[in-house]
Amino acid sequence: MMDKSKVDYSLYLVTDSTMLPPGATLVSQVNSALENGVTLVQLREKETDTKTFIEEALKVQELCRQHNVPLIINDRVDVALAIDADGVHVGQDDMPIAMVRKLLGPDKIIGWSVGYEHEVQELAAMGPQYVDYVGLGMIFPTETKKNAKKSPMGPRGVSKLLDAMQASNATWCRTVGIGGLHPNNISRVLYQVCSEDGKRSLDGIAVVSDIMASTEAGEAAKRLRSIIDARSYYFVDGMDSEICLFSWWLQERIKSTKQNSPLIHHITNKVHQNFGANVALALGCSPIMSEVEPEFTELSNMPHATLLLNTGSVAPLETLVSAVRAYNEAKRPIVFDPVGFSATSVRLQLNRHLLEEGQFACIKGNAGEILSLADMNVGKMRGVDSGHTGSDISILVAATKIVAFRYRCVAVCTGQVDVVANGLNFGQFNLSTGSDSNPSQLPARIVEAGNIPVMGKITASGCSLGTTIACLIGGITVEEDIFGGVLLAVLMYKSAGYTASLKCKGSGSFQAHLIDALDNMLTENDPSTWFAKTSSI
Ligand SMILES: Cc1nc(C(=O)O)sc1CCOP(=O)(O)O
Ligand SMILES: C=C1C=NC(C(F)(F)F)=NC1=N
Ligand SMILES: [Mg+2]
Repeated sequence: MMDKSKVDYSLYLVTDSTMLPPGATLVSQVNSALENGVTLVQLREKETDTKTFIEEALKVQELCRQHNVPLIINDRVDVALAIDADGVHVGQDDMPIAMVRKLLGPDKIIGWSVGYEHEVQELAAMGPQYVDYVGLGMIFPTETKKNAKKSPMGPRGVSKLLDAMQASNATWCRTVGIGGLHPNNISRVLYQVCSEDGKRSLDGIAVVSDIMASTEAGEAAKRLRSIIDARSYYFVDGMDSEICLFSWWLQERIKSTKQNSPLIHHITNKVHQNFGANVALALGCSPIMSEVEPEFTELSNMPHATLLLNTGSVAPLETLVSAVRAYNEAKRPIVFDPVGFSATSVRLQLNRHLLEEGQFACIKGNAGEILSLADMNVGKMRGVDSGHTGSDISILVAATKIVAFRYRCVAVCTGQVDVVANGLNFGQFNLSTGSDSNPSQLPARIVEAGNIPVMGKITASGCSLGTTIACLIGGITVEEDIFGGVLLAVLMYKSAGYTASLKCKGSGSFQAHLIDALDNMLTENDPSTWFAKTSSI
């Protein structure tokens, strides 16, 4: 008798005979998949007559038995009973869960499709005797599910459903993500999806077309298996972030920036472009401003290329998305500056969509933007300058840590005191058990250099911190320390701002002095002379 508590949900194949490639059969695809690491199978045949369905089910059941993998039947409780399958998966419009449990008895597996928080409440209300696992989806757009009523929820949407499961104590219930899952997004989903308390992540992922439509189903399964077993997302740091506070470490990083002269690809607003280019040049880097989509792949594969994506730009969403994909594919870091994050609903949609589309090394914003990203923003944001200087530092620290945690990045909240939080989790993820920490436990530092009022009076001052961050993380090999690179950039930029504010005659000459200061700091490379100080928080 199968032990329900021992089921491995990590790689869940859901079948579909309508997409088989020439020469393949349902049985051949399932067999190849079982031989290459699939741990659970669901027979989901929406258009098959019952007689054929049962014939297929018996064949698939035999294959599953040989590999000691449970077989779940989608929707057809009668067929599941007829062949004594290991369980049933039902959707929201199928037979009610209580009836399914009554028919199947306590030892069979029952799976339920869940896409909304109210469905999680229903699940929790039923208690642990009913639903054993839920399929959370759809995560990304998919052609496989006909007339899908749900819209893609993205990794953030899945994390919110895990939050709802934690909040309602549905901790017995296992979870798999489903919908548009493929090798180019699975490690990102497993890396990003986590409940905010850090206690639970997906138990596995479910795929249909990646295997069923594949001409090499075994290879497809093997590839998915290795991605899941890697337990890491591919480009973030593996170093202890404290090391980056030693002067010699800072000097080494600046030396490598000068040597590597990274390509800093700006997709940014018109106001920032000129100043950003000059800041990049002052930092020994080579700026390029391009919204020409056909060149993104080439640019992202140039040595040390780094993308600065500032959504004050007017480029269409698809252009921004293809830039994010290009740099994620090339395993090169992206600095994301969600300008005016929720100032208008258009910007909010655009920024939220970008956050679902890719992985960012660093997300930088002012207090208003960071508070919005952390869902802590009270009231509407004003324009891009909304500084919320009134928010006391502990609130800003909490918000910055939440953003770092949710998006698994280094989050920077700029202001009189800058906050830098490290949510990278060393690029690691666990199945089922969540993250090694919750937001409040993330390493974070503040950077201050006294008050620099003139900094807020020039435009693109915040944007050009984005450029500085891109320069300093572009210069290091990303296996080193993204958090350290970001912290170094914030230290340099705030110090340069302070120096410039002492020398300038007003906001006009401030910009020139700021660039002078960065230029000199790079040349002298003596962190002991920098004004800005950092402390952990
Ligand atoms: C069967 C199914 N259920 C979904 C849900 O959102 O509940 S999405 C889906 C189809 C997933 O197919 P593919 O892996 O080919 O994208
Ligand atoms: C509609 C579905 C949603 N989720 C799942 C699974 F991933 F297996 F849980 N299977 C389905 N058939
Ligand atoms: Mg900004």
